[in-house]
Amino acid sequence: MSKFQDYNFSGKKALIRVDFNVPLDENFNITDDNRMKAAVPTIKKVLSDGGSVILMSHFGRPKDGPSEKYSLKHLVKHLSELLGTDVQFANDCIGEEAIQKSQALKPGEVLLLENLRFYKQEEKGDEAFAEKLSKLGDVYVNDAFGTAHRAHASTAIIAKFFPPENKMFGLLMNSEVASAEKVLHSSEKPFTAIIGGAKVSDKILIIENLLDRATDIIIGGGMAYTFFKAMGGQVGKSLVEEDRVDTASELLKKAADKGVNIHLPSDSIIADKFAADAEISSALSNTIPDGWMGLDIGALACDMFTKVIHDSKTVLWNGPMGVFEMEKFQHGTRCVAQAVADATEKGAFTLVGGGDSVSAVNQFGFADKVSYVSTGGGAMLEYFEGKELPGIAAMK
Ligand SMILES: Nc1ncnc2c1ncn2[C@@H]1O[C@H](COP(=O)(O)OP(=O)(O)O)[C@@H](O)[C@H]1O
Ligand SMILES: O=C(OP(=O)(O)O)[C@H](O)COP(=O)(O)O
Repeated sequence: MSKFQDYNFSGKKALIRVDFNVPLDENFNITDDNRMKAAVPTIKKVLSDGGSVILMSHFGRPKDGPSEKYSLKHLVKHLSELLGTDVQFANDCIGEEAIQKSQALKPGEVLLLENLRFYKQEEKGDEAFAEKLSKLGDVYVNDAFGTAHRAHASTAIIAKFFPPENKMFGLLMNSEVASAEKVLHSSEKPFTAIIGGAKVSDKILIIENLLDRATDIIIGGGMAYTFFKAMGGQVGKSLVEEDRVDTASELLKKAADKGVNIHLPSDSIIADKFAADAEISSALSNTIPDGWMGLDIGALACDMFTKVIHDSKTVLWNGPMGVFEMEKFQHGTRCVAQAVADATEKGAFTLVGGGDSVSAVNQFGFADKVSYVSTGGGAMLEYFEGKELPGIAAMK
């Protein structure tokens, strides 16, 4: 495998796998372009070397072949603006048009191929499909960190059709992996992992893996109530995964055995229903009255979590502290975002990775106040679970 920074792309056609799976509104306007922006440095390096760029990506989860809704053509205009150059578009990712347009590309030109998932062969990891894609470029660059946990044709299979010197990771993939590695394997202590979100079942593996690395683990969000239940608390009608109560007990015991401090939210903002207009109050998280549910961490928890985060040298944050989509239950997630930003200012390395916590830091304006915001949701989660991602393994 070559090193992207050292490779001279002059006269080469770089086939770059990006993750342009960005959200669109009903008028096909992009509502969050972070993943597109994150791919720009890689594309620009190829162009400035005097190479040309062929971009391939999936977009959404189309079920039945081509459709307007899932067409990547909606991204062309914005991509041209981000790159400051025209972007050509091929209405297919393989076949005559894709071949002709990629062959006709001149140095400095960019071509975006249509959605890879219009072919079911993409998700099946079909070899013949991967081989057809590989013919479009001289060099394969994988910069799609957000899709690195998928063993698909364009992420994991295609690499075998390029010799080692003509395949490499792009700049985004490299910085995602470097940030995750820094947290997992060379974190300065104290290392605090903040884990939130809805379900314990989604986060068991990440907590298990972090028990060997973190000094402190903060558990917030809906998943906290399964832990309170495991400790004999009364949690009203808060979200509880009954079949994970024993797992939560085991995790608490393992943490104690390993000397990892687990911090649960001592108090909660409680609501009479799961709704933006719910009646709200506050309560200790282990004595929530019947008929009420915890939808955010409370003020005491916010203070306590802030102290732990302020004392940390490394922070990993995955998952919101409450139902931050509703204004009444945003405070806890904002509070943690502020504390992570403060820690960053004091010199800690802070990484926000995974789905909704990334949306939250973007929404609350903290994205440039933390050390690194990952473009990967599921991919980052699996990385922190300790799994080898197929898109990364395939290059080795
Ligand atoms: N106390 C809670 N009760 C119910 N749902 C919650 C609670 N706290 C957070 N959530 C929800 O968890 C969801 C995010 O969970 P999850 O998908 O596990 O996180 P992530 O995508 O960051 O990994 C959000 O939609 C949020 O509203
Ligand atoms: O948006 C993505 O995943 P994410 O929502 O877990 O970050 C990636 O583009 C992967 O998409 P997929 O989950 O449809 O394979």
